[in-house]
Amino acid sequence: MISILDTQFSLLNLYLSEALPTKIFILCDENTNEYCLPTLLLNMQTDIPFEIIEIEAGEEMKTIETATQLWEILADFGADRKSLLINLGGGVITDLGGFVASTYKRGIRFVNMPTSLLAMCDASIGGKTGIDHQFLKNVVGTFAHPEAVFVYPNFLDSLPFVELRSGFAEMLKHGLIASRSHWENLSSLSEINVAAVSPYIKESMMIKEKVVSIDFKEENIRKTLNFGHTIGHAIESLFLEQGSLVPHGEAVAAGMICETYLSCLEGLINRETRDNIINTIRKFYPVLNIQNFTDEALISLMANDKKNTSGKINFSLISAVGSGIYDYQSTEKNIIESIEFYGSLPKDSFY
Ligand SMILES: NC(=O)c1ccc[n+]([C@@H]2O[C@H](COP(=O)([O-])OP(=O)(O)OC[C@H]3O[C@@H](n4cnc5c(N)ncnc54)[C@H](O)[C@@H]3O)[C@@H](O)[C@H]2O)c1
Ligand SMILES: O=C(O)C(=O)C[C@@H](O)[C@H](O)[C@H](O)COP(=O)(O)O
Ligand SMILES: [Zn+2]
Repeated sequence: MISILDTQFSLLNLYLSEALPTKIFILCDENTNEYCLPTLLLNMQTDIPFEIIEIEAGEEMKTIETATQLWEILADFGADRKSLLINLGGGVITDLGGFVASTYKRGIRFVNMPTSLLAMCDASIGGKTGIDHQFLKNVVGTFAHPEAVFVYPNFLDSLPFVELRSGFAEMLKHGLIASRSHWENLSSLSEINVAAVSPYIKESMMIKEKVVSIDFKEENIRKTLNFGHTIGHAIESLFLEQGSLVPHGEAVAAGMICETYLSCLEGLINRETRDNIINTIRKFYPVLNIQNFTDEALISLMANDKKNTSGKINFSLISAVGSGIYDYQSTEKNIIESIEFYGSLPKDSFY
């Protein structure tokens, strides 16, 4: 698997000329169809026949129902084992498209062309594919590498600010678990915009790729990439359930505040480090209103986290800025205190 900045689409074209799929299917959502597909079609040079598949945008589409429709479309349009799926979109498209490709006819090839910051830095890389079920995030899925990830950074020009900010949270996470200098570079930005974040995309891609290359199936160090997600996914699930969606990265930002606080409660980091991290995250992110969510509801969702073993919640926490740890079991008292700390912060969110 390669993931590479492809500013001229030359690497995609080279790939297509060598892979020689029988047919190409381009999966996009309504926004990437409007803003990204025209650029791809203008630059893609191939005689191989292709079909475009468009779905509605949003996390609600990452379901078995959509996957079923996509399997049916692939079959109706004659996709065979040598066909190629190009996932053109954010993390919803790369997760869903990767899942559909990796299961259709026991697996066809797919490549990711991420169009959101989050997908460029995180979701398109590493081969975790999946769908949500009963509001549980990514509870059904596969580990399946795309053949390649082609990153065309100019796609970010049309990305709404809230989505850019969502992707930035995963970049902050990469700094917190693996690179103090990456964290410091990102924390020192005065605002999130395309020009400001672009120089740091490559570093985030490399951190993610390096971790995944050591532990593809998440048996050990890959769990560090899940920092902020045990509580973050529970929060995201409850927003999803009540029908007021919060972008994945915003939920992860909230989860990272809770799990930073928890790291301190567990004596893994000192208060100065805790406050530095939390203040930095709060500089960029509004505090989500989680008042309606009970501790019981959140903990019950965490009980389904994929990192858990033998009925115990295994957290991925930090032991310093730039150092992630995993398989950490906390007490229910400390988990609740961390969530309540977050709940007590002044609310400035519109969610
Ligand atoms: N597999 C992984 O390793 C991994 C990692 C992180 C997140 N994820 C998953 O990724 C998903 C979140 O990804 P996301 O934040 O990209 O969400 P998304 O795919 O829903 O994209 C966010 C929004 O931006 C729009 N969009 C995307 N690119 C655009 C562009 N260039 N111009 C205009 N609009 C554009 C989309 O249509 C959508 O409305 C979640 O489901 C999360 O669980 C997976
Ligand atoms: O690639 C990984 O591993 C990650 O944990 C990256 C996360 O940012 C991402 O949200 C991932 O989809 C979460 O995986 P899950 O196994 O907790 O569903
Ligand atoms: Zn994530």
